[in-house]
Amino acid sequence: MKANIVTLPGDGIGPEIVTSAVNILKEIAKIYNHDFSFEEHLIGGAAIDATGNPLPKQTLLACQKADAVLLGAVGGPKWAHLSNVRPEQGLLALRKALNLFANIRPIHTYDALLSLSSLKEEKIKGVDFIFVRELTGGAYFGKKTRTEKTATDETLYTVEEIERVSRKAFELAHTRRKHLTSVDKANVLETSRLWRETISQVAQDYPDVKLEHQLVDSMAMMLLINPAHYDVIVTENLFGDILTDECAALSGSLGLLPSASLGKESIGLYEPIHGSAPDIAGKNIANPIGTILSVSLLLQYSLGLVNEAIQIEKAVNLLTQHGPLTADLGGNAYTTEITKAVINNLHR
Ligand SMILES: NC(=O)C1=CN([C@@H]2O[C@H](COP(=O)(O)OP(=O)(O)OC[C@H]3O[C@@H](n4cnc5c(N)ncnc54)[C@H](O)[C@@H]3O)[C@@H](O)[C@H]2O)C=CC1
Ligand SMILES: CC(C)CC(=O)C(=O)O
Ligand SMILES: [Mg+2]
Repeated sequence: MKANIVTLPGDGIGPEIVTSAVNILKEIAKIYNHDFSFEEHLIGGAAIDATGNPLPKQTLLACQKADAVLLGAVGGPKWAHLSNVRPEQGLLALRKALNLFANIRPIHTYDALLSLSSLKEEKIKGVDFIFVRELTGGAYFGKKTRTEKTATDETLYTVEEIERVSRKAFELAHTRRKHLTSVDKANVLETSRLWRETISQVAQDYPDVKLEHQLVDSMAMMLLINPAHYDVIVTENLFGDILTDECAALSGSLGLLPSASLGKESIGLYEPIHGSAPDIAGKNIANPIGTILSVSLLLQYSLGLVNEAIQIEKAVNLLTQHGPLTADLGGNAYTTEITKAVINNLHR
């Protein structure tokens, strides 16, 4: 298969982990005889430094023409003082421009890494659920105001925005254990009341899926005390951002978790769920697994290459069993050593 993949390394550890994941894609292309081409573009702080704009026009045009986009991360202390233009705006603008309203974040535990979690092994063994986080609405995109003494971030959701992401979640649940948990704060927030009403309506089209509602505050606790209960979880942008980072406590490290941002078209944006990790950037010690697994999602969702996607998952699973591991997982391996080990495992 021929595919044009745009890479956006971004800032901090972004370039290191994207290089790793691209090497995995190149190996997959060799093994399965695919013709993948790669085109690198600027985003985030690196783009501000070069052009003054966190999402240059050239970057957006290239993404719009690509079969899929692979991103590292954006942001860092170097740009923290800027108030008018921030690296994170580049990523938000890209998600909005490509209309990627559903952010799929699979969470599962690895048997070989259970002891890394501070939670009891019997509670987290076999945990396997998927977050569907709404990605182009809510507080991140609402009107903002600022005076010296006040600040506001408007949270706005429309029925259409809630419906389309709910349908993605129901469809996913339909292919899995047919259990969907919708997370909101309907006891307080008007947007959450609309969310609950709308998803309950949509549920009528998916009678085989059991829908349950959970308030976000108690959900934050439930995810840690009974994670095995969940199958597919759908929630709004801000809640989903926070709750999925919490799930790193189940898997063992934030560095393990991938994501796929999807819309109605086949173009998808693939990125690890973590940020640019400025504290470890440039040291060749970042865990590239979240990005490597994002490439597995890219192969599955944007290119329909399911066997290749599974091959990467198996290679990662072998890595968790036999090592080497990066420091976040208790090892001392370099990022580049992980890349080599995953490439070796692709042939096993
Ligand atoms: N999608 C994106 O581009 C995102 C960007 N950010 C940006 O990243 C910057 C740093 O934010 P933080 O709150 O520190 O979050 P972060 O996710 O970058 O880092 C949190 C902690 O996890 C560790 N970590 C993260 N990824 C890792 C990996 N692959 N391997 C090993 N350790 C890893 C870091 O070293 C740090 O100790 C900020 O500028 C923030 O705005 C934050 C989240 C998402
Ligand atoms: C724009 C990003 C910095 C928001 C975020 O943390 C995320 O999408 O995970
Ligand atoms: Mg986040």
